[in-house]
Amino acid sequence: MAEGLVDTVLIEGLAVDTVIGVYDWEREITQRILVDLEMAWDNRAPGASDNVADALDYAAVSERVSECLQTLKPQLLERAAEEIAALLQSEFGVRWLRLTLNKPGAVPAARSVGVRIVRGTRA
Ligand SMILES: Nc1nc2c(c(=O)[nH]1)N=C([C@H](O)[C@@H](O)CO)CN2
Repeated sequence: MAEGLVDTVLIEGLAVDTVIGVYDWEREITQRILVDLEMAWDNRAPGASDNVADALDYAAVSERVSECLQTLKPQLLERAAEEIAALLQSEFGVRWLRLTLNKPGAVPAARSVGVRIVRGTRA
């Protein structure tokens, strides 16, 4: 694989409190979702320029992902994951991403439960 195509920008453990869940009682409360993101980005340009305008701005992405989850109020983690993947591709130009959503409180006997999706191509 060519240089640049394997570079990534990471967000790990982004905590978002939102309405999420399939059961009636879940629609009355907020629960914490933890977002992990690995996004392909050619980091050579920002590495040379030292200018955030050339970078995939992880602060801007974090803010937009939080806003998306809090507006969407999805039932399923799968729905949330597809929405986040779509906005990263359309609004930020991310060509490939691996996204994990954890819902740590959902199954008391488990440390966490969640979903992981991979979308796009690196080439
Ligand atoms: N694959 C999934 N299974 C379940 C989800 C989900 O989002 N994806 N959600 C629930 C409930 O909302 C659960 O979190 C309540 O504890 C059940 N299964």
